[in-house]
Amino acid sequence: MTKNIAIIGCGAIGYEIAKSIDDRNIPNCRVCVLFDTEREQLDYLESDLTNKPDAMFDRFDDFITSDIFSKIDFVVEAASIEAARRYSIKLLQEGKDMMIMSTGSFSDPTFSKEILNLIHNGGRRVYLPSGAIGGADILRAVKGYIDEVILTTTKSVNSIKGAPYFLKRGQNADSIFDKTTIFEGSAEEAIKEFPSNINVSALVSLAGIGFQDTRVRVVVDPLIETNRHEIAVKWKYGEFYIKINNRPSPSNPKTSYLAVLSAIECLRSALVNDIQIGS
Ligand SMILES: NC(=O)C1=CN([C@@H]2O[C@H](COP(=O)(O)OP(=O)(O)OC[C@H]3O[C@@H](n4cnc5c(N)ncnc54)[C@H](O)[C@@H]3O)[C@@H](O)[C@H]2O)C=CC1
Ligand SMILES: O=C([O-])CC(=O)C(=O)O
Repeated sequence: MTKNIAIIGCGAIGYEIAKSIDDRNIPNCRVCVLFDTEREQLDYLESDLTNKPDAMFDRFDDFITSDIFSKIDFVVEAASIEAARRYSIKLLQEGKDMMIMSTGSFSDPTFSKEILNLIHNGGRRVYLPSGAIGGADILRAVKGYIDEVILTTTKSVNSIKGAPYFLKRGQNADSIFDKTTIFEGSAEEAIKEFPSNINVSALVSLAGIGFQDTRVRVVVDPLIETNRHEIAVKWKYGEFYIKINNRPSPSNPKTSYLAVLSAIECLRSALVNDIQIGS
């Protein structure tokens, strides 16, 4: 049966997911609703789709009180941590399954607990893509034996500027001329300082030893052209190190193109009954 998809956030990731559905690269579904607080984002994406959505909204309340809302089977969040926290619980309570791209939203324990409750007791399904990294399979398998997890994320000035870290300190990322480690702390703290840059630390935390114990370093390198994520793990029966160098997506330098492709594959595997490869 064809599933009706609503996409929240029509930026770099939401756009590509919608295009992929439109091009029939993800079977068993159609784009039914687009929701973005920015009207231009909606219009731009809609104009590029061959199969037009049934409705578009720029206010959440209009979406959830519309007639079309009851037809939605699955919601893709690709907007922001704030959006994920604000909308997801209501959507799950209303019986929608979800894929959440802004995984940093789970660093709030109250939000996390409520989502787990809706999964365990409400029968809902929630999918968190690997996004811009890999290695979640290993972390999940060894999680009971981990001594240390360190994520080092290195980004260019362009892909990190505007983060609350800089605004709070009255600093400008453009004034960094040498490779500099600007942050060391827990994943929980990292997400507060860099909410649009370090969702990957949430996935590492959720797959492994949690937001308080996962250590994060953020490095700004004015010469780097990629978003680089290095995951170093020591555990009782071994250790592993994964280095991922991602080119940014064309429309958003903060977002690696791998995150776009990971979202598409996660949605495909959520909707298609297929062999499950990897843990
Ligand atoms: N899990 C991962 O590995 C990764 C996660 N992300 C996260 O995925 C999300 C989407 O990323 P991109 O598409 O690159 O961002 P983007 O900035 O290109 O697009 C976001 C879109 O969401 C809209 N939006 C923002 N707040 C909204 C709200 N409250 N309600 C409705 N629409 C809203 C914006 O107007 C924009 O069109 C971001 O939170 C980003 O940090 C990005 C890369 C990797
Ligand atoms: O796309 C990336 O490289 C990582 C990113 O923005 C995030 O984790 O929020």
